[in-house]
Amino acid sequence: MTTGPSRPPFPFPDADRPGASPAPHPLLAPVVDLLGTWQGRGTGSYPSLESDFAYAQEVTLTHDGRPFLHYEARAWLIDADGTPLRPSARESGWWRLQPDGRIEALITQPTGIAEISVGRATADAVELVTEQVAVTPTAKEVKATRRRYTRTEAGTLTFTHDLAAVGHPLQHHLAAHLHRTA
Ligand code: HEM
Repeated sequence: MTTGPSRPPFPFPDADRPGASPAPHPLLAPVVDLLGTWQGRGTGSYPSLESDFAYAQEVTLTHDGRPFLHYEARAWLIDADGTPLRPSARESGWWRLQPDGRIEALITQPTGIAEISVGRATADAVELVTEQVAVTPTAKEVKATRRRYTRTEAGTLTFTHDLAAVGHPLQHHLAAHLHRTA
């Protein structure tokens, strides 16, 4: 393997907590308490699935000083003891904060699904509902999603995800309790 000239590191790293540098853009004020990495467990179901499932999840929200968040989430299925079984859903994207508190989100998944969602941040919750869903030619049919992130107490985040897919109307798919790890 040949080694090229050393390159400088990316000069504007993301901040993952309110007090870190760079300072959050003022438009991030409604979501600044969500900055960082959250981990926890949840359960999921859907009418098309034979059985419910248990999963673990990690959600990371960071910023680079501009009025948007970088969003990344990874999940893995677990057994009743919490032992990891296999990787499951992962997704990443951007939450664009608007001056009136609205959020525009772009979220994509390796299963061929791209969501454009809109919503709002209130004192203790963020809700995002799809405005458009685009899918690749071989992806499952997804018509809509609704995500809600609620801060229930300091350091705790409740996540719920509703799904309209494979012929079923919008309904519960996931619920999890997450705790701040960073
Ligand atoms: C924490 C995140 C998530 C977890 C742990 C999860 C887990 C699962 C599992 C275990 C299944 C059954 C199939 C399989 O074993 O892979 C499934 C099916 C499915 N999920 Fe999720 N999911 C997550 C997020 C999402 C999201 C964000 C979407 C859409 C935007 C989605 C859409 C679907 C669809 C369309 C199916 C197929 C249903 C069917 O064909 O019957 N899921 N999910």
